Amino acid sequence: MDSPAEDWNPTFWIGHHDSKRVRVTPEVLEQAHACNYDMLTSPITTPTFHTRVLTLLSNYITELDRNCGTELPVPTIPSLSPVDTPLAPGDTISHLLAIVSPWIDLCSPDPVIYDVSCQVLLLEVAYAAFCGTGNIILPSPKLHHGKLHGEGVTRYAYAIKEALKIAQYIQLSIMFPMMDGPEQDGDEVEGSLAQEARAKYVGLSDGHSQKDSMEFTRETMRDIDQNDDGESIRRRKSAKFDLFGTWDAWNVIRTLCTYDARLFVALSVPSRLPSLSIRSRWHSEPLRLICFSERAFSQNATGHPAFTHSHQELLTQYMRIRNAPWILLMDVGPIPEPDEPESSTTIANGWQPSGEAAGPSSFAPTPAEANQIRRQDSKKPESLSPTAHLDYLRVLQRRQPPKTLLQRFGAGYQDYLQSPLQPLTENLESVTYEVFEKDPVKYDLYYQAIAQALSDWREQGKPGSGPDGRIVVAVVGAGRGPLVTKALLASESEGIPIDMWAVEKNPNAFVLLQRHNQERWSNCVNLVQSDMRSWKGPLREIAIQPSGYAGHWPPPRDKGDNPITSQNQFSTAAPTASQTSNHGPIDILISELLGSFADNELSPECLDGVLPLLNPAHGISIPASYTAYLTPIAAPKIHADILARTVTHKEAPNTPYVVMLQAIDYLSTTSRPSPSSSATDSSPIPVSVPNILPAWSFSHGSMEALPASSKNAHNTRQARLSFNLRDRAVCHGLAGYFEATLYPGVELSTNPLNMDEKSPEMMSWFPIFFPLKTPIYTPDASTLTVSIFRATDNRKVWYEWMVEAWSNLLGSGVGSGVEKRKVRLGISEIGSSKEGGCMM
Ligand SMILES: C[S@@+](CC[C@H](N)C(=O)[O-])C[C@H]1O[C@@H](n2cnc3c(N)ncnc32)[C@H](O)[C@@H]1O
Repeated sequence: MDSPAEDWNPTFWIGHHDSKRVRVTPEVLEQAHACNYDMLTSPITTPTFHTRVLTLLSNYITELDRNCGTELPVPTIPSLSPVDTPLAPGDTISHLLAIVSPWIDLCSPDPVIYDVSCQVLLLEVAYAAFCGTGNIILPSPKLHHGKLHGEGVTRYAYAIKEALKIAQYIQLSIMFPMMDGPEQDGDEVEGSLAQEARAKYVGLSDGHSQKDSMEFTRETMRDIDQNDDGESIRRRKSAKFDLFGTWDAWNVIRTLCTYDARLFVALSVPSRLPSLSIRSRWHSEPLRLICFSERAFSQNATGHPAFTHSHQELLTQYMRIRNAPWILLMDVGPIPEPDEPESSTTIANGWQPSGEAAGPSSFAPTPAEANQIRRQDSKKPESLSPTAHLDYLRVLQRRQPPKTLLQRFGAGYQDYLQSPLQPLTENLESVTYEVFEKDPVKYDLYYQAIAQALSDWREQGKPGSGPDGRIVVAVVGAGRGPLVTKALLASESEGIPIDMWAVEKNPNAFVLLQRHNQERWSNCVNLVQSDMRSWKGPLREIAIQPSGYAGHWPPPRDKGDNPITSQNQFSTAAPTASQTSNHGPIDILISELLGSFADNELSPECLDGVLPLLNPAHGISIPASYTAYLTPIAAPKIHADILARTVTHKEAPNTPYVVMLQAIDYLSTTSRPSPSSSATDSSPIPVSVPNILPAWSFSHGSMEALPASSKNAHNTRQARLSFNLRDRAVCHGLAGYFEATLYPGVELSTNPLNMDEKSPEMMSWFPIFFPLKTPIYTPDASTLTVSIFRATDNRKVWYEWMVEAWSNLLGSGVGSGVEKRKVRLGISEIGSSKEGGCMM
């Protein structure tokens, strides 16, 4: 937290992928390192192996034809021989990312193609693991087969599950384009097994094969490209795009692989970035690699490869993830030879202007863009460094914007699950208080609230309840005393004398309170070591102690204007025999017993025990009130972590965790004008913000003591909240925040919607996360209903929560017209923290 912003120097691990590469020799690897690449990809098998598999398959199909379609046992691919693979164990292996053959089709509806593809996968993964490779990259699942869409994803998942079993220590990263389009399936891969799929399996008429269907798609696309103007190409192409299609496929695969911690995404970034909603969805997923082909770059004014602002923002956002992904440069030109003069190769020709060259995944440029590209082409430098793309990324690495205070403070805590504190039943350690005290924002806000309360008290001419009409101020749960210091400062700055009390039940913290009283507070604070709920209130007798001043602020001073100190200024909860039970009221009661969900550290229950001591006519509680807020989120990494913990801790999914949420996606969002748009702006830029709704509130003021028979029922709460979702998603749980009014006009907030206005850079609280044992899937345009309860049995307090998913259907109503109908799609199990609830 103390390190200056400039100290942050991110490391980008950058790899080089060449789809034509056959093998990586030690010399090539050395040269790659010399160019500043960190790693290279290597195929696991050779073209010889590919040819062998194709021959085996074609012989098998011929045999099938000869047998008039009678099924024969699927051919077995023999084990690898030296000519089949360029990989071998050795020194270089740790610098390589092994690539599974892109020509297999693990989604194929044709059982023969699927079987052969699985065999290739398992052979390759087993051999790469044997050689000692740590990371394997798999081709993306093919989502389009003739008329079929997305049906092979479960087959793909099954194959991955098998692969994970045979390679226990290997991490698998699956290539995914950010969004789905029929042309993004790698159909272009030469010798793809997908082309051999038989017509009857891909929903085509006999006599057609998958190869024909691919040709048809390509031809159609070309026709559209040639006949239309740019805009309509874009519209017609984008109609085929499914923004969340590839994410959906990933979700199926990782769900069937039970969120295996060794399964990752290698995300390939297109030239035109999709909307923020899909970018933030991928941000929440376990990204091992982000992949940029040459198409992802545009050209700067001098014709060198560069990123658009959006690409730069995306990179910055993704590189701040706790375990930042590696970067893979794909087909941006070969690794230059050691003696190759830099100017001899022009490889970085930026954004390819059109048609096939622009590649299936990019939108075709509009005419205006095409003109711009032509202009840019004329600006291309004569020659580009063969490592121009890499050099550019290294420049971006050096120019990463500094981390915010919060990002620096939270470094290492992102998505790290902590059990909430139980300061009531457990005594906190000094380091924990020290962390609290590092947040100046919270204490400044408390200072403002206390100063305002004192000044209003005086202005309203209200009498103080202390000796000489002083205002009695008590900090309950004083810890090591930072709020006491703030109260004394406020009294001094407002020039309003106070009678100062501090109550703390932690005997260890109480030692420090006594020391501070002697060393910092001129022994002017009445210290009480007690549970606030059994405290009887400020003892009047203190005012007539021999020292004559204890508990008064500012303290009396000697002739030299030095504060007079005495040895013994703390009282105990129970009056001594010489004292009569003469307890006076408290005028201003200050507490900070708030948890990440406001009331989860039992602030309401503790204050119930002490608020009856508040001046019944004018008493003030700081805080005056607080409200808990909720929103549903996707948090796959956190879910995976909780699943892993469940093995040894069965209550793990029933625990609300304190966590600095980072790799998450807000599922319900709305638009509001950007804070950067001015008030006079006629069309302010809308930004997307999460829907975060209030669950319940607590308000505190003077109150009667509760009857002994009270079962704490007045502190139960419940809420039922509805959230509309635009995009399909998986809900892994609920993110919880809070807002508190310390005193009218002084608020603190952890709610992302307003924390920057109310309490900017406050770090005292991370959000809370209520997990769902089984995540719940919701299609596009659905609704999530959250039910949550604050429950109690007079011994402890706990929460119970559940989520229901609804689809919003349009159906014809009974009378006339169309009416909206909600159909329940699913319901989560009830989460309950009763077992580990907060003891009162
Ligand atoms: C969140 S800490 C705040 C400490 C301090 N006010 C600060 O801001 O650094 C809450 C403190 O309240 C104390 N506390 C909690 N419940 C209490 C109770 N019932 N009676 C007295 N102290 C209590 C805890 O021991 C802890 O020191």
